[in-house]
Amino acid sequence: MPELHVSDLVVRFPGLERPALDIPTLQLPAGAHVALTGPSGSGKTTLINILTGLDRAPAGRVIWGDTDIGRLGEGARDRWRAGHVGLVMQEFHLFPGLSALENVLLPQRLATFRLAPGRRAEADRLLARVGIERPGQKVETLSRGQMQRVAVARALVARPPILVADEPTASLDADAGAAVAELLAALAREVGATLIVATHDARLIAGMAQVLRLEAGRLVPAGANPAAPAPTHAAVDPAA
Ligand SMILES: Nc1ncnc2c1ncn2[C@@H]1O[C@H](COP(=O)(O)OP(=O)(O)OP(=O)(O)O)[C@@H](O)[C@H]1O
Repeated sequence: MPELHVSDLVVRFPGLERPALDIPTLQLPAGAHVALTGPSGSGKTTLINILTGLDRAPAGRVIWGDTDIGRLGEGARDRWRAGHVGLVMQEFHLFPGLSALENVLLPQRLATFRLAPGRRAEADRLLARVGIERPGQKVETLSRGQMQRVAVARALVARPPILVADEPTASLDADAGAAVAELLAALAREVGATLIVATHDARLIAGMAQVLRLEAGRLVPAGANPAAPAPTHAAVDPAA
């Protein structure tokens, strides 16, 4: 399981006077459970995109384990992400016309053209674990809460060491959101994955051992989360 070391990360966008992100240092141990919070426009999605290698850091270093993902070319970064990161986004990005099971397996099929041994059984197991009782059901007929639970199963089927979610409960009602929040934390714990969740959802924040708060692109101390159910070994050094 990789730990994260970020240093001297600065991201600027044209037309913005101040950097969208300015993070001198950030370290997370492997297996940390972290909520990333902050007002709208504070840089949460920008940071998520860089930590997952969806975007390249223009300045500074982002090192997961032994891999400095900023040094990888786009293709290598895509391959690193496919092997290391499970992503859950606000919109579920499921393919209509395909079943829940087919959706969970689709990224694997697209990446490798055939399924690794055991993937199908793992997909079945995960769908049962997230409470999808009919894996053959077409996704467009599922409730929104069920759709997001399928997306959680899809993010985990390759057993990634890093699980990242961007506002995963924002388009769900309170009960469905609570179910998804609980599943993310429980499943990340079960596989020992590092979990980073960008969210405004107080219930989701309460389930995380650590809270990182961004304000205008800078990390401000938020520290350990007294509302978290079980402490983990997460440690955060925003050095703000
Ligand atoms: N591609 C871009 N070009 C120009 N400015 C951008 C770009 N992407 C983000 N920004 C700006 O960078 C800042 C941070 O945006 P970001 O989306 O990371 O915030 P956020 O904290 O995720 O917000 P929200 O909670 O509303 O989703 C904002 O001022 C945004 O307008």
